[in-house]
Amino acid sequence: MKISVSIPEVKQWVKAQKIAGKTVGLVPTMGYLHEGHASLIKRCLAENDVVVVSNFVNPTQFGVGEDLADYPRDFNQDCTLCEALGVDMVFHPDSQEMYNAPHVSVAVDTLSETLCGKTRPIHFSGVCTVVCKLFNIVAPDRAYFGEKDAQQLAIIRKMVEDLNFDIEVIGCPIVREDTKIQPEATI
Ligand SMILES: Nc1ncnc2c1ncn2[C@@H]1O[C@H](COP(=O)(O)OP(=O)(O)OP(=O)(O)O)[C@@H](O)[C@H]1O
Ligand SMILES: CC(C)(CO)[C@@H](O)C(=O)[O-]
Ligand code: BAL
Repeated sequence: MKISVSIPEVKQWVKAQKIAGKTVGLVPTMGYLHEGHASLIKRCLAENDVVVVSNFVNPTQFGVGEDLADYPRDFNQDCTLCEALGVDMVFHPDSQEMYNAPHVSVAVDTLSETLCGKTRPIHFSGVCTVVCKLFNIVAPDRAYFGEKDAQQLAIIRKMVEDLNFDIEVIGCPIVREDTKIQPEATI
């Protein structure tokens, strides 16, 4: 499994895969991986020749007072899981690699003003900005997102349509723990 922190390196690696005729799947994550993420990765592995998992705690989707600094991280553990699943590349950029301040952002219209967007006014613009960048960096054939984050999934589908990305967005069902304790649902 390849691990890269570099945008040009990922672009070059993906280009080589495509020249070799391989399809590319992307699973965007913020790390600290669990069974829910594993289900997205397994589906991505089943439907694509090579799989990139991005692991980046994206600062632009956290508002003031939200838990950016405290967001849980365990990159070594995440890599162990990805390797065991058969992931081909983990993309793990730092903030400097992803953002130059000030930077251009993706603006989201009405879909972001309801539900979670009411209390998190910058959140979906930050999500779309980073997902847009990941789509341009990895240029996957398919990208996988959880239905758990239903509003996020709907907004990403709309972005793909409105900004004419040639990427298939796949929504994946929620994985719940055996304990019957339901993971927090975000709509
Ligand atoms: N239990 C789950 N079942 C299926 N997909 C999931 C589950 N949990 C997260 N995902 C999906 O995995 C992707 C990455 O999610 P993320 O890294 O934000 O993890 P998270 O557990 O949702 O974290 P947070 O607690 O910040 O919401 C998203 O597309 C999300 O919808
Ligand atoms: C899609 C995403 C990886 C963008 O940072 C994040 O919002 C998430 O994990 O759901
Ligand atoms: N999966 C949701 C990420 C967030 O709430 O920032």
